[in-house]
Amino acid sequence: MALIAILPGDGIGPEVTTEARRVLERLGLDLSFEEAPVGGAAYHAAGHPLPPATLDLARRADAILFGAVGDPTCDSLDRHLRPEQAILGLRKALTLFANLRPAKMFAGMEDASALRPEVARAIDLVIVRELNGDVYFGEKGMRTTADGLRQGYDVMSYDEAEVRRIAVAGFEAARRRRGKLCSIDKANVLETSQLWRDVVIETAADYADVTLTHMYVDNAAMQLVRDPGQFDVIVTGNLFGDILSDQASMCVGSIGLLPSAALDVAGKGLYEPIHGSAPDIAGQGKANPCAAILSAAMMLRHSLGEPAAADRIEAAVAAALASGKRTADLGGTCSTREMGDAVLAAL
Ligand SMILES: NC(=O)c1ccc[n+]([C@@H]2O[C@H](COP(=O)([O-])OP(=O)(O)OC[C@H]3O[C@@H](n4cnc5c(N)ncnc54)[C@H](O)[C@@H]3O)[C@@H](O)[C@H]2O)c1
Ligand SMILES: CC(C)[C@H](C(=O)O)[C@@H](O)C(=O)O
Ligand SMILES: [Mg+2]
Repeated sequence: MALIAILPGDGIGPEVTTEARRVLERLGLDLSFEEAPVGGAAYHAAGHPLPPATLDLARRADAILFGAVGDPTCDSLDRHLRPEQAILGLRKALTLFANLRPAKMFAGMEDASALRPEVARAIDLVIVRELNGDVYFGEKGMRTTADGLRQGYDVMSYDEAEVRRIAVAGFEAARRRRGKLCSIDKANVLETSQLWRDVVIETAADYADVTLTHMYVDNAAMQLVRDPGQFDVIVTGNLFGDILSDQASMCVGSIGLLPSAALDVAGKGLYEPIHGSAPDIAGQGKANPCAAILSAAMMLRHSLGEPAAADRIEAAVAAALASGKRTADLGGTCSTREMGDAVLAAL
């Protein structure tokens, strides 16, 4: 029996993971679930956003279903106690370096996109975001300059091994899809990005069947809106991938639609919607649970060896949306529970 760690977290995290769990339970697979607090919820309960018992559960589990962390009441805590440190800590502690963030247009949803329907219709891409390095994990702090000014700093760096393993993840993903990989960097300005580009080009020698291109991140932000259909697989660093994936979500209609997988070399994974705890709508039953439900599907595919069950969930989400069921972010009137019910009904 596979053990699934459920880490609901804060804000809408518990609301959307509840729906994802209901879908998983309905499949009749041999799964067991164990839940633990994380983020602000864990800070308030246990004094730390990632308590040892939660980390231990994450290590023991075969896969992790994560909601979201973030709590405005914690924003002035020391950084190491803030809710966001829980997700960063899990990614680092479990070496979940490869973050797959697929964005695909669901049939009939073009009207929800921020783009023109004929532009939006072509979107079928996956962002492979590096998750263990970059400016996120470099030396950081506050200091005072010689002139007495307060100065904040965060060091950006990648070593070649870190770039190579995410490049491999990108090439492998492209090989399984349409064979196109676009590496996104800022090599015209950043040394970190120059190394990134050099190592991606070196790695390409093992992937003659994949067409590799490079793009600067500012152009990529523009191209993602101008002609997103040009992208198959994007591979990029931690910060650029964070930003571009939120942007890609609105191209397909809502941030409430984008799931993700964070994987280690062995395929162990943490699965979560790309969105956050959405304090502005938390507790109102308004959140779109589709991203969390689709994250559960990714979990079945990537960590649990159940691709048919994953297909079934994805088809059910597509069918529920096609039938007109939509939460408020997509212009509809469904509650989180009603959207979950619609997916269950379509399974
Ligand atoms: N992986 C994570 O846990 C994660 C990811 C992103 C942000 N955060 C945290 O979440 C908190 C809020 O951050 P934010 O407001 O910048 O980003 P957010 O993603 O929480 O919300 C951005 C906007 O999108 C809306 N939204 C998000 N998810 C939605 C859903 N499922 N259905 C409908 N609408 C949805 C929100 O209502 C909000 O208007 C912060 O503390 C941030 O650090 C956590
Ligand atoms: C909450 C935050 C640390 C996180 C990130 O920046 O990676 C979030 O934005 C995400 O996209 O998962
Ligand atoms: Mg983000």
